[in-house]
Order: sequence, then C-alpha cells, then structure tokens
Amino acid sequence: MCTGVRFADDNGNMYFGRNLDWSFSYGEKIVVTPRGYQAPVAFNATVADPKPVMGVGIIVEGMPMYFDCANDEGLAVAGLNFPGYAQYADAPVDGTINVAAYELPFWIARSFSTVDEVEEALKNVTVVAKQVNDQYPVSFLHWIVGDGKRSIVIEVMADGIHVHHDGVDVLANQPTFDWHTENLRNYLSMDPRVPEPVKWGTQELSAWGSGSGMRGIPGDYSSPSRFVRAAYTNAHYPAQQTEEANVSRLFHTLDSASMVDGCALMSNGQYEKTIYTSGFSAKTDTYYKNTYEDPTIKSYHMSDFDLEGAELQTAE
Ligand SMILES: C[C@H](CCC(=O)NCCS(=O)(=O)O)[C@H]1CC[C@H]2[C@@H]3[C@H](O)C[C@@H]4C[C@H](O)CC[C@]4(C)[C@H]3C[C@H](O)[C@]12C
Repeated sequence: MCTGVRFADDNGNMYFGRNLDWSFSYGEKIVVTPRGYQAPVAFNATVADPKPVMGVGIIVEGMPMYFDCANDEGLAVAGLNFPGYAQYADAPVDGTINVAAYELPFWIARSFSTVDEVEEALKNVTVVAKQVNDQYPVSFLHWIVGDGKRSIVIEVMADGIHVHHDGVDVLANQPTFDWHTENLRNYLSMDPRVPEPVKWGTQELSAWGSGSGMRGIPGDYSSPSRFVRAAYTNAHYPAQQTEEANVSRLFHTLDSASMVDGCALMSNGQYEKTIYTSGFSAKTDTYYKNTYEDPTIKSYHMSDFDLEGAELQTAE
C-alpha cells in the first residue's frame, strides 16, 4: 500500500510526500533530470520548454522512471497502485498527446508549473499501456498532483480519464477517489477534543483522556483505513512556520499511515512495509527521503545538482 499527502504553509509553500509500501525495493534513488537532458519519448509527448525534475525513481534505458517527483516551480506528482480500476489505452490515439503510463509523472513535472495547467492539459491526453521494456510490466497506478494551492487525483479507467479535486490532499490505493471521499462521511464525528461526560441511564460516563474523540479512526493498513487516517491527520495538524517543522509535519503525517514489517502479507508471500518515505519542499526546492532500514531523513537540495546540463544525476 502507499499513501500520499500534500499541504501548504501560510505563505503558500507546498510540502508533498508519499510512503512507498511494497515488499521489496527496485533499487530506486534520487534522480535529477536537468533541463538539457534528452529523455527518450514513447510517443509524441515531447516537451518544448522542459523544467528540471527531481524525485525518486530508477533509470531504464535512459528513461528516468519516477515513482514520485517535483520541479523547480513547485509542482509535484506521485504514483500509487490502483489495481483492478486503472485501465489505459492499448494504443496511442491520433490527435491527442500520448503518454506511456510510466512517463506520466515525468511528463507532468517536466511540462507544467501548476495543477490548473495539468488539469487543462489532461483534456487531450491518452495514457497508453506501453511497457518500457520486457523486464518491467505496465504498472496500474493513479496519481496525486500538487502545487502551492491544491491537489488533484488522476484516475485512468475504462470510461476515460477522471480528474478529481482533492479536498483533503491525500491519496491511498484502491478503490476510487470518489469512494474514499464518500467513506470519509463515516468519520465526520471524529474530533481532537476530549468528549464531554455523558449520562446513560444513571451511569455517568467520561472519556479516558486525550485521543478519545478519535476513537473510530481505523488503525489497520488497508487502503481505505490509511486514507481516513492520513486525511484526519493532515486536516488537523496545526500550521507550522519553519522548514524543519513542516518537514517534521510531513514525515509524521505519513508515518501515521506507514506499514510495519510482519503485519500485512502480500500475495507473493512477503510482508509489505514502508520501503521509503519521501517528500518535497517547494519552499527550499529540497527532496527529503528516509528508508525502512534507516529512518534518518536525508535532504537533497536541487541547487546542489546541475539543473541546466544534459546528464542525468543520481544520489543515494
Ligand atoms: C509498487 C509501487 C506502488 C506501491 C503501492 O502503491 N503499493 C500498494 C500495494 S497494493 O497494490 O495496494 O496492495 C509502484 C509506484 C511506482 C511504480 C514504478 C513506476 O511506475 C516506474 C516503473 C514503471 C514500469 O511499468 C514498472 C516498473 C516501475 C519501476 C514501477 C514499479 C512499481 O509498480 C512502482 C514502484
């Protein structure tokens, strides 16, 4: 399972991050694609004025395959599994911008500055089920895209591309975003305050203490439960002022939905856990990342890389 979140500070600086929950690592690293890099294009989704992109991913045959990424203008994207619902086109469609599913995060961060621009462009996009090569099958994902103002969720299904405004700035896995939003209505009485004492018959009842108003927030790792938990935390976390406090907010919010080894088996017989957590600060153009094995949060400043050149760069 995976969870993504976005929020902004009082000055409109976005913080955006995700947990990558899986049973193994793909050897992903921090990958920086400078403006001048000529990325191979699957179909016709060339970018006239490319932006430098930084994120977490792998490089396959010269293609930066981002799991999540951001650009220097403060737009970020993350892909999360959406099996059983995602359905891409079998072949490119004339008259549209054809983007292979594996290209989508990169194409978005390479091309656009705002969520509004992305939403507009998606009206003429076909997402195509093309493999990058025989080694990697097509991944069936949905995506959260955020900027300083808001986020959207992109779901490509049998009946076309659905773009949802994401009012809680959270995404998990299946089922659809619509369903997750509707499900939140089950939890609208959840509240950070301690409930007032009540009387049932002659029995006085009072709360055990703080946290009692949250009783009912699901604690398991299923996708609907992680969505609810991350949405509650994201909605109630007090606004922070500094970079350090906002990065702490991001990682603690994601931690509230993270997966611990041994609790949830996958169909391959291995346990699923939070392989890494990553996040982007649009205030300082910095990527942050830690892993299950090493919870120390490492930081990668865009300005420490060559953003204008023609060579891909990686960092551990
Ligand atoms: C496994 C990752 C999603 C994690 C997740 O959502 N887990 C939920 C588990 S569950 O189903 O809901 O149970 C996804 C996110 C991004 C994906 C990768 C990126 O899309 C980039 C390439 C795309 C290629 O088609 C496949 C390899 C790959 C390198 C993908 C492997 C894998 O599918 C990744 C790493």
